[in-house]
Amino acid sequence: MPHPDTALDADASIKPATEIAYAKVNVALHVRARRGDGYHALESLFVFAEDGDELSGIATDDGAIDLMIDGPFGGALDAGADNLVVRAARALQSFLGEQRGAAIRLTKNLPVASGIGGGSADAAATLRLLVRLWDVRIDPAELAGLALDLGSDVPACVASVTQMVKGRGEQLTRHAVGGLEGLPMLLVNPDVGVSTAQVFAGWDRVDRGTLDADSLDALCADGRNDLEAPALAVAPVIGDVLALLAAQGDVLLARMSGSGATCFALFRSDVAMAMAARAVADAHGDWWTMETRIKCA
Ligand SMILES: C[C@@](CO)(OP(=O)(O)O)[C@H](O)COP(=O)(O)OP(=O)(O)OC[C@H]1O[C@@H](n2ccc(N)nc2=O)[C@H](O)[C@@H]1O
Ligand SMILES: Nc1ncnc2c1ncn2[C@@H]1O[C@H](COP(=O)(O)OP(=O)(O)O)[C@@H](O)[C@H]1O
Repeated sequence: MPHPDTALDADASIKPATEIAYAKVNVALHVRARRGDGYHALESLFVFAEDGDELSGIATDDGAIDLMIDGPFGGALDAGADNLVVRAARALQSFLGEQRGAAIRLTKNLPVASGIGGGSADAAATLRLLVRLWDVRIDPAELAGLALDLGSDVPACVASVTQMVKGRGEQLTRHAVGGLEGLPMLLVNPDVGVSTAQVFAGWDRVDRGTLDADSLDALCADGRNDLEAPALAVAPVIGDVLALLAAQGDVLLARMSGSGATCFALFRSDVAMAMAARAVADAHGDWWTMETRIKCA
């Protein structure tokens, strides 16, 4: 089965389509209740990094979904039927009754199971990629339903813009916060993967109140990540990451994203971010870092 590269070798006129699977960051994540279906009702401000995993692909005629994976975290993933790229492609194919397939390359730049939605972003980017490659139209509400079946974070990742997210992850509202978009953002993962289900299960079921996302000040001063405590119980090293980030110069906010273990810090300037990244690398050469910026719409 052809991969994008081999197909390109065969016919230089075939140019793969590309999509970035932007890393998701929960600037604040308030857990409000445990629902009867086992999921939790959330209030969260989602932002996206300008960077992430990379997808490229071509349409094929045989109906097969052929995935190959490379990149720094590619070795941690299987390219079989359980991969969220393959699951998203199959779900779209079956929804549309599409006869064509695709050969897709995933360059995995984001750590796996790390609270920045790498798998969710890959699934959403696959949907965007295939809608373009197959040149099909799909009603946005139907696309959102299909995305939610793939994971709670996937609907938000389809648009990959700053959003207020409620419910399990399906209630989305575009939400501008003055001064937030464009800010330098450093992501740090202490080389541990944590299970989202395990972290949610450790939540103490105390509702600590609603999220005020009207301003950057409110998000920094009153926003929380209610999953920090249960994630710390699973991976205490998260506390070291947060302490190191909070101690850096010109830092506006240091917090954990999602269910962890990746933490983020927002900085007043690129220089401050670069100095913080250097300090993290000097202290912990084995920790993963990404210097990026909050994506504008
Ligand atoms: C915590 C968040 C915050 O953005 O991000 P990540 O840490 O995954 O990045 C998300 O809510 C994660 O969404 P996602 O990773 O898509 O989770 P899913 O696959 O739908 O669910 C995995 C498991 O997490 C728990 N879960 C997920 C979402 C939710 N609102 N309540 C839950 O209790 C459930 O135990 C579920 O079985
Ligand atoms: N393409 C993919 N990228 C990342 N994880 C994937 C992918 N496909 C399946 N998974 C599985 O999905 C789970 C959640 O991964 P991920 O989305 O990276 O977590 P998180 O949302 O916490 O960052 C992991 O256990 C991983 O094995």
